[in-house]
Amino acid sequence: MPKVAVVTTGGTIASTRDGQGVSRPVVAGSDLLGSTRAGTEIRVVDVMSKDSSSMTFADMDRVRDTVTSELSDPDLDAVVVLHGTDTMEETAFLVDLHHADPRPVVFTGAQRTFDHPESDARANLTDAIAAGTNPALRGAGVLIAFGGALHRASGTRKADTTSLDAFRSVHPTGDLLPQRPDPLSWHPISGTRVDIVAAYPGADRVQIDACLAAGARGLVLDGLGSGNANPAIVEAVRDCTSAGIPVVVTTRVPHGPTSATYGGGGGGHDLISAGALFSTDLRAGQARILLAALLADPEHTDLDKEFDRRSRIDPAPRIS
Ligand SMILES: NC(=O)C[C@H](N)C(=O)O
Repeated sequence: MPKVAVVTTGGTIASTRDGQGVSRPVVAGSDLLGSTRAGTEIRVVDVMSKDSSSMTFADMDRVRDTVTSELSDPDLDAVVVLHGTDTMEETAFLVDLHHADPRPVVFTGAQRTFDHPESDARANLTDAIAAGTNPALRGAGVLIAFGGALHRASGTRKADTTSLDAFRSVHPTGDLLPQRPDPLSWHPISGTRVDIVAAYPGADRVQIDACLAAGARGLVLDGLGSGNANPAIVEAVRDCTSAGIPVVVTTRVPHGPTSATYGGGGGGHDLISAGALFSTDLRAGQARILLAALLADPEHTDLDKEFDRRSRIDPAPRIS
């Protein structure tokens, strides 16, 4: 019989609503599992009970540590992580960056609370366990099973606040078994401050300066269009990079890669000239996780090259 560890962290999948319709994560892992146990040996590991919007880097480190410790059981076939959807893409990507085991780790959650009469909780959980125990998915890394779809963690993000099919991958038709980059060596990211600042019409450098004053070790600039800002932001970015604080440029646009093609003082080309890096495919949430993971390694050499390589999501065909 396949054996799966189900790690619970909270989220809507573990929530019920009170009389006012307010959702809170209060359902224990064993209650969540219910009859899903049929045909699979399940070990429930309750780690925390949080709405994922309140998760910190320390919480994400803890989830990663739990997954790794569960995988030390050689009889285990997979780990399923139940997680809120708001920041699932961050935690799943953190685990994926460091995942050095052929056994799949599958994240899932729900859009409707566990006590909702038409909750998606059970179906998503069943799909996640099925994906984890599917031998064809060995080597696929960390996956997100949600709303009947299966996504690679890298390059996937929540794209709909309410739809049951909430997640979208950067390469929707990409294969689940691409050439995965080699795993990073593990260094907890808690304590490595990386902030996200937004570019918008008329934005000045106030946010960037505040982040630096707060001790940011790196910044993610959520740019406009293909990765553009304005001259005031470019000047602030130059000050950051001159001070050894890397700045990664991504975009608020949902689809398409970034490109540093615009000049004019505030464009992507100017940001590159000011020392910024470009996040090709990763949007702000996952770009922040990657930057924090690289900075957390005290020996991080070649950060620019590593960031560039790992922010490109490989749509390559199946390799096995
Ligand atoms: N659907 C959800 O899980 C949303 C919830 N706020 C969470 O991320 O924990």
